[in-house]
Amino acid sequence: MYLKRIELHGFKSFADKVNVEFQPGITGIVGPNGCGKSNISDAVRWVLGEQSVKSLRGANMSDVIFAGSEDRRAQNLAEVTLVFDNSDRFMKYDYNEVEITRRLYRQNNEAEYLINKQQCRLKDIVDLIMDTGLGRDSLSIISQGNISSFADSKPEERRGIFEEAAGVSKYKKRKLESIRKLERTKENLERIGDIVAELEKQVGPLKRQKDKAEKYLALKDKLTAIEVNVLISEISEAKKTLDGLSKTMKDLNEQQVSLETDIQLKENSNDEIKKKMFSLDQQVNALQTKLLEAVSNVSKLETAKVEVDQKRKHALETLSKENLQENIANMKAILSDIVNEYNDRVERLENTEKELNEVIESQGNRNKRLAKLKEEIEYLASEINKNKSRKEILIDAVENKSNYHHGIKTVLSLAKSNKNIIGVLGDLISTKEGYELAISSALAGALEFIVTTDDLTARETIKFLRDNKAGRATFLPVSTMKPRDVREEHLMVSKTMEGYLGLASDFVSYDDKISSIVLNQLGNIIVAQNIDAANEISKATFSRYKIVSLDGDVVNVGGSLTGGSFNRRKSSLVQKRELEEVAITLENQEKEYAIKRNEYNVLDNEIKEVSHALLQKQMAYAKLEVVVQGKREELIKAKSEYESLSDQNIELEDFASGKTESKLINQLNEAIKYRDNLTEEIKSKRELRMSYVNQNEALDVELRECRKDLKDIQNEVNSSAIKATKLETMLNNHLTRLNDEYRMTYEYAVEQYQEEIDVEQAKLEVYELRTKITRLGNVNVDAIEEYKTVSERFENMNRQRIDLIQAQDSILEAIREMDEIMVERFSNTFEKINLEFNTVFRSLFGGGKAKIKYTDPTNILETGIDIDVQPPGKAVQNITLFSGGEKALIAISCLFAILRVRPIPMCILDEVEAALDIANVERFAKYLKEFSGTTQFIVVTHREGTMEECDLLYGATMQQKGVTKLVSVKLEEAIDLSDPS
Ligand SMILES: Nc1ncnc2c1ncn2[C@@H]1O[C@H](COP(=O)(O)OP(=O)(O)OP(=O)(O)O)[C@@H](O)[C@H]1O
Repeated sequence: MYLKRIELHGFKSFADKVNVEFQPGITGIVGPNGCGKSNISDAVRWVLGEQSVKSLRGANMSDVIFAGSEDRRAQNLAEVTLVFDNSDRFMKYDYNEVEITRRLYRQNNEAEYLINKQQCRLKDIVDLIMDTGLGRDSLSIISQGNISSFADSKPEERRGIFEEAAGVSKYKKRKLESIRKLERTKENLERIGDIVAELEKQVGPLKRQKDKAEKYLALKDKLTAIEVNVLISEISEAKKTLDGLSKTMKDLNEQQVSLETDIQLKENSNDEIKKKMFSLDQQVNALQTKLLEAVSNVSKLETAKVEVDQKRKHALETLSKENLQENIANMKAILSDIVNEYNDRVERLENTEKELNEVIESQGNRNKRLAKLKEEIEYLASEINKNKSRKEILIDAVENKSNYHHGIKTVLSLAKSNKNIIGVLGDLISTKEGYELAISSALAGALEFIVTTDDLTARETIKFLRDNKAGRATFLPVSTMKPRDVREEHLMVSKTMEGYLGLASDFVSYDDKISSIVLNQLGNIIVAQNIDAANEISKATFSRYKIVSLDGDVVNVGGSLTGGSFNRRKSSLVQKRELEEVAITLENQEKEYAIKRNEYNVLDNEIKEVSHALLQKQMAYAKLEVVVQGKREELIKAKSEYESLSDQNIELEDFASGKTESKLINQLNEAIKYRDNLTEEIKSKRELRMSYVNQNEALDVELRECRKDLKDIQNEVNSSAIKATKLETMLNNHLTRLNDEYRMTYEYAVEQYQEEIDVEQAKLEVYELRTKITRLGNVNVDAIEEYKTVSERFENMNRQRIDLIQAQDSILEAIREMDEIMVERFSNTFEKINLEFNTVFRSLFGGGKAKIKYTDPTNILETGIDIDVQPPGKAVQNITLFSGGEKALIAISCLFAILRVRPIPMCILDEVEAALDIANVERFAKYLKEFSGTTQFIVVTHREGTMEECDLLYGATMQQKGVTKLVSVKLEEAIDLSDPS
């Protein structure tokens, strides 16, 4: 077996894909420092499974991926493939060629492993090379660092190479696995041991509980069989009795219902009779009252007849018809006079009352009007007061200029003696009504600017103000200010727009001499109806003019908007207008006040006069009322006298004709007949009532008998019901017991358990069984199942424990066997290497002695390896005491000795001979040549002596900066490459 080819791509400095062919013998790789030679041995180590980033000279595994150079971008994938010739089947793999590949992706740091292009695990690669001598601790890749660390390392650390040479690594690995397995087994054993002990503790008590439960269940079964039979027999007996009772009760109920119906009917008839009797009693009472009246009427009529007889006699003897007629005529005349008088007074009283009401109503109206006038006068007085104060304030502001700034006031006082100071602009113009806010906004601060005839006056006044610290003011000299206007085309456009009212200067009047000032301040300002119209006009005129609305809102030049509530009191124009308005209002109010006051006084006098007249009318009415009352009484008296005289006349006529007497006799006869009829009726009703009394008594006797029968039946029903309830309770209890205690229905119990039994005997047995069950005490029926589960688990665990003990014994046995093999192999190999070491040493050093020895011969499995050598002419010394070059040569001797004992198919030596002098390099190279028959050497070197012995030479270069390239070179080229100087 030998390494046939390495394919590198993206690995360290091998940015481009590089295939390096090898052949048996020695292949040298040469080149200047840093050109990527050692990256080849790193690549081989990497593919063979190296996991230590440090061994690969990096900080992270991704450091093996080409990181980029000046002209090349970094790679994302590193891939290296080793192709082995395996035609001798040295590797346990049935192919002539074995390709082992490793890849690493930068993006996710994911690795891939392949054998002959098939994906596999890292472990598969490690297993494949384990027995080939290419493993981790083998001598397949040796660097200069390895050589010096071999020489300088502790004896225990040196052991690894010897173990690899002795082939005990795999046993060591297996032993480690066995020890781990043993530990796991011990842990399991301990765990299972605990469980078994615990289960063992439970099994004993559970068995006792189980036995008791089984005994209990046997007794319970027996008890069930007997007691269920007792219950069945009692239930069926109770059912039979209940059926009989139910039939009896049904019959009794029918009788009861019929009796109750009978009683009900009789009671109804009784009530009916009583009602009739009551009604008869009432009728008789009423008839008796009528009878009493009839009797008394008869008696009255009889008395009247006697009286009439006497009166007739007397009248016929005493009264004369002529006298009576005369008296009646006189009385009629008097009565007529009185009626006339009375009617006259009543009419007068009514007229007076009407007049009185009219006066009262008109007086009421006057009072209402007076109260209203009073209210209006008071209101007007308060309004006049308010307006007077407001007028005073406005006069103070407008005429005394109290709101003006200090500076303006000063200038105005100067104006008195300087005719060139014309005045404040606001005072010099008067605004059309309704435009005050618009003009105030248009002028804004300019309202208080001082108008002068010329700029000299303005400048002198400013100087005066400054010198006297008398405030500030702005001046508008007539001589210098120029009128401003709105351009013709803009004016035409504006006029066509809705809401356009005119130019601000159109709405003020002023003296001609200040026209230049007014046109300067207002000539180019447009007035619009409202802010919306102002905004539209501003847009149409490209925002070149200030536009004010009647409310004082402003669209400024440029289109910005100013607006909101306006402080009316601050504007002198508004105040001026307000002063005018207040003065007019005040004048009107004072006029109205005077008119109303006058009206009030007139009305007040009128009311006083009418009140007097009213009082007199009321007195007259009261007097008339008394007169009418007297006349009314007089009239009533005369009327009654007249009627009495008329009655006497009629009576006299009736007596004379006998009409009165015969009328009375008729009445008396009618009354007697009526009285007798009543007496008859009362008698017949009394007889009827008597017959009802008899019927009622007979019914009462029958009812008493019926009720007695009903009570007897009810008693019988009750006692049967009590019996049935008791039986039902017993039946229910038994059924419940069957259900609760034995989990069965009555029907099921009959089907499964019923037998002929002696109930009394059975009850005795039940008692005995219950006593036995009670004696058992607490019984855990679940214990039977629990015991089964726990004992099965116990058996199971115990079996597992025994199996584990056996497994532990066999692992221990295997470890012991492995130890024996390792000791044997290690000591055999050690002895062989020891012999070879001496031989190789002598030939490389030209004489002397060398040996390796155990540091602990009693523990071959762990002993360290020490090296003692005696170069020619020197004393025996430990390897650590020699010079660098000597140490390297001793280590190389040992290395060759190992190779002689255990040849390996391939070995990469990375500058191992760097520290040797030329003579020693030559000896080293010769020795290498000797071995190259059995081992393929790939040698990274700078040394000419080594190069000379190589069969094939590769030169590593970096023609492109940072990217390694390999080319086959001749010896001379190789020497040049290694030492370009
Ligand atoms: N991941 C990487 N990407 C690119 N270049 C890398 C990467 N890792 C290492 N190198 C380059 O590899 C070079 C080192 O290579 P190497 O150690 O094999 O050189 P050498 O020829 O053995 O030198 P010497 O003779 O001094 O031992 C350095 O130039 C380093 O920059």
